Amino acid sequence: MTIKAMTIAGSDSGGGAGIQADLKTFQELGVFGTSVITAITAQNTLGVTDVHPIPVLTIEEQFKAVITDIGADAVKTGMLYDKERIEAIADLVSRHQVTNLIVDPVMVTTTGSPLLKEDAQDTLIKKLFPLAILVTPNIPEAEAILSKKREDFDKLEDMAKALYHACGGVPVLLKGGHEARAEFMTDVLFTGQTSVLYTSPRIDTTHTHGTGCTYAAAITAFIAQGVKLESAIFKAKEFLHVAIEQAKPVGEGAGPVHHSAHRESSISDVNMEVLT
Ligand SMILES: Nc1ncnc2c1ncn2[C@@H]1O[C@H](COP(=O)(O)OP(=O)(O)O)[C@@H](O)[C@H]1O
Ligand SMILES: Cc1ncc(COP(=O)(O)O)c(N)n1
Repeated sequence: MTIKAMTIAGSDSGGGAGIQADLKTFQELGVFGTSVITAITAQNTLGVTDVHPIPVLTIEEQFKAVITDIGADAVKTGMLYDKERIEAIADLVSRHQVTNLIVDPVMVTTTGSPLLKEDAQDTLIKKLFPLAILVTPNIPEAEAILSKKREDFDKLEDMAKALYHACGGVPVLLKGGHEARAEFMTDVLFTGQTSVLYTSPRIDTTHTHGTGCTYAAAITAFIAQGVKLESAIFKAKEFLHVAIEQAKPVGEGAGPVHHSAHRESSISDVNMEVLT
């Protein structure tokens, strides 16, 4: 049986993030990847120079074409651009009973370009989050969702718990890649019952373009294969860690992670700790 995963996201012409990162990740992890493109960005390792949103009707037709013929064992969302597109996608996902939805609430690129209109955040939280099995914000996205700062919380675990409630009681994976000066990078999963910490050593690099997309796509691929959420995140972080470690020089700015790095490297530096 062929396992299939779908990404609903924006295109990154530079090939490091968005649809391109998702499809590379699906392929690397042995899952057949399909895509619904929400917007086309003119982008490279230095930044975004143009964004062209795809008409809602074309988004709907892409989704229907895939789901009615090929199907999807899991679906992830990335850049959704605005309110209108989020509403259309939420409607499609619920009408077609997508059960394994992972939402990466992409708001701004690493280089600082906005990928989501400011007035769309509320729709994302109210309409799309409730349909997900996991939401994966980084710290700036978590701050925007909570209208609070990282400093308002003692521990990252406390911020993840607050996020769980702000996201309507959906499991959240709060990614700690933006923690200043940390020697180890910790992400926290809060499921409503348990907190799980995923820790890996910080790699000294600026080539982290596409980390969030690659991480969520890898989680989606493992979920599509039937791996449980806690382990899917662990395996995805292992995949991502070597991809960051072995990023190749591409472009003049923040280079992309190396999606096929796991083929040569099986060394795992990732640690998982379940808190009760
Ligand atoms: N320099 C780094 N070294 C090791 N892991 C990193 C590094 N930068 C990011 N990561 C990992 O990449 C993942 C995504 O991180 P983060 O930067 O928080 O999200 P986003 O890519 O969405 O901004 C996290 O698991 C984080 O630990
Ligand atoms: C089309 C698209 N989607 C998502 C991202 C976020 O990726 P990153 O935060 O790694 O720049 C991006 N840069 N472009």
